[in-house]
Amino acid sequence: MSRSRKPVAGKGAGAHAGAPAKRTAPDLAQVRAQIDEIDLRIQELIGERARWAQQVGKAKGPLKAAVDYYRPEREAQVLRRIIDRNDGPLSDAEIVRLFREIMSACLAQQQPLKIGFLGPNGTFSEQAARKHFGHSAHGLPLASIEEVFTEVESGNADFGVVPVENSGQGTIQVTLDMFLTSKARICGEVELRVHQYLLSRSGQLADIERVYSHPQSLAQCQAWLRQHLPKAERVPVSSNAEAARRARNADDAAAIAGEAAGHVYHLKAVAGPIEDRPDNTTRFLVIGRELFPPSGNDRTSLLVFVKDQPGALYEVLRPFAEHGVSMNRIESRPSHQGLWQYAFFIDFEGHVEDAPVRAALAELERHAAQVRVLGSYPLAIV
Ligand SMILES: O=C(O)C(=O)C[C@]1(C(=O)O)C=C[C@@H](O)C=C1
Repeated sequence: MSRSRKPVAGKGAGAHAGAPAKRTAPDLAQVRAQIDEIDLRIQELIGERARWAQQVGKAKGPLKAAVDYYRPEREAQVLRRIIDRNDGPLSDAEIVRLFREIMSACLAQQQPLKIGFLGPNGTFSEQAARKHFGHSAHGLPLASIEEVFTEVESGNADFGVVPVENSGQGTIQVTLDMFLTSKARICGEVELRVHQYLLSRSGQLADIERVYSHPQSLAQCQAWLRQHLPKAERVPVSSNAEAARRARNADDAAAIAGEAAGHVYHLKAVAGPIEDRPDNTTRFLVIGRELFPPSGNDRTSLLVFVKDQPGALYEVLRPFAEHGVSMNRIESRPSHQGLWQYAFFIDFEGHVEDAPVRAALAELERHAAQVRVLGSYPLAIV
């Protein structure tokens, strides 16, 4: 499509050489006629794309379910190209959101993906799931992070979305610990800017004696709470949406949750955003049952059980340094395999199929008690 068809503001009728051009408002009917024509072309192209996506399905052979057609590495490549091409006026995040929805709809032609997340509806986990899989996927709100893992492992959910770390509060340990025993694999990551709101039935700060929220959200807003509600009791609950559900049933209580939870549970915003750090971001993992090929810009997560001997951690780190593999994160957790024994969760750049990563892993395996590749997956896209 030609890029020369951008709208230009009309010149005033009386404009003449030497005088500043007088701008008039564009004619509304004419602009709408242009938009109608463009919508027609977009619709034709979306239909054509959906028909080609059906052909992709046929090219992949007789597969059983949507989960077999889903290709996170291909989606990441498509979205990266879209960002490279984007010259506005829509932001990268907006244009990516639109194209994700198109891919979500194209994929759902086979059968929609079923995505488990920490429910009830209205949680940040649901927002992260929608951001990654779009609205044509079926959401499966579950009671706990543990249940997201078990539903994915059993096949009741095709994929799950679980929080793993917050920019201000650090690791969500229950998620890491699940990998010690679960067979789930990591096949993607999602970053979500998290904006917290104080929500209540009346919308009045003076009424609030109790504040419900997930412990992570209470921690993200502690300075605000100290300043504005120093006397209110803080009650940790299993999710922000559960907090909103409780606040709906009380006159003297509020919830800290996302705006979406306020809409779902018909609460008014007393204040917000109230997170202490304006760049508050949570990283989520997409979990599934298999590993996917490289997308060209990937991260790998490992779980390493070390031998209980001097220099064990050094031997874990050395292969990465020697093979030029850039490590992003290392975190130790009790291994649950013996008293004072630890497992290391390690994230680094690259895919297990990349040569330097393969070499580093081969060496690591010689020194560690056990190495488990949790997944190699595309880096989060906007
Ligand atoms: O390219 C594919 O493999 C497709 O199935 C098509 C498509 C798309 O709409 O672009 C849809 C689903 C996959 O997850 C990746 C991409």
